[in-house]
Amino acid sequence: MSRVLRLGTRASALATTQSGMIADAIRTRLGREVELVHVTTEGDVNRGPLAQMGGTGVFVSALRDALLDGSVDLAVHSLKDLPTTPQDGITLAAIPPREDPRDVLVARDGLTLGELPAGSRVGTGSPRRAAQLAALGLGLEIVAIRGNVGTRIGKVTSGELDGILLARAGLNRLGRADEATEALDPLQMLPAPGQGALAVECRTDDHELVELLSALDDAATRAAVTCERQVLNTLEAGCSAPLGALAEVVDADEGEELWIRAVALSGDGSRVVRMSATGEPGDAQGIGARLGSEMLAAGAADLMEAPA
Ligand SMILES: NCc1[nH]cc(CCC(=O)O)c1CC(=O)O
Repeated sequence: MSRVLRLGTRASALATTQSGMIADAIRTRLGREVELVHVTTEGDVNRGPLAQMGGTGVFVSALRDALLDGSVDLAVHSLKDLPTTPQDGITLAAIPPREDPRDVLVARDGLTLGELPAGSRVGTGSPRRAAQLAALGLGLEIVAIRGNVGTRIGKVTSGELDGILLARAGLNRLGRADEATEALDPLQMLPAPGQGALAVECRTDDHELVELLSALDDAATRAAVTCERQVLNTLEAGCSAPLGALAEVVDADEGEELWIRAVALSGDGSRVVRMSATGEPGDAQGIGARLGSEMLAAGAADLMEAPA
């Protein structure tokens, strides 16, 4: 009889939901037994600013430690929280099909961004969202917040804030998609590299599991997020940089084509470098690297260092 796979997960509602989705896919599509094992991370215990703990990477490293010490066999991360530098001994075994990558507004009274009166208080903890929101010039007051999805939505329900921005994928997975009052067009708000995609990791030397999990991988999603993350990497930016990127693989006359749009901003959104590129999905990394270099040549790195 084959072993029961132990899937390490954080205890938050989003993490357990995402882990549960992958566990279900492993049971129904791969015919293997899986149990969830809770792992506590510094980012869950310490409520201080994430940037001071090394960014959202703190969520990832505790799960990776649990993989490496053998207490779990696989882990599921939000891909956008995963550092771009690979970790020794760990393999990104599957990137399943991506959810809707867009950001959404959850506002009082069903309002859209354009309907919020000037001076309205909109919460986000993301420098990327804050800079792009400021760049729209709507005269909104941007309020720094963090916390899990439920806590953030609660600030609108309670009247403390007029609205908040968050990832649609998280809302969808939690079954709360209908609380969004507007899905933001990527022309105005480019998502974080990897947003809406999940990453399934296991130990590199667990060859049986690497092979098994590969069946959950989606080639088009992997190409898109590889390209987006290569832009991030080339700009030497972290997950909290004011940088957005969105790639997609589309059908073209000559087979498939990958296109990507990216934006780097100063923290206050007053200065912007916005660029796009296309190419073959097989060259996802090269396309991202070239786009990143072009953005660097246009001054993107200096921009992102400018204070909010
Ligand atoms: N930064 C936290 C985080 N990491 C992944 C998601 C949403 C799910 C996803 O993007 O796949 C969220 C919440 C949010 O940004 O609103």
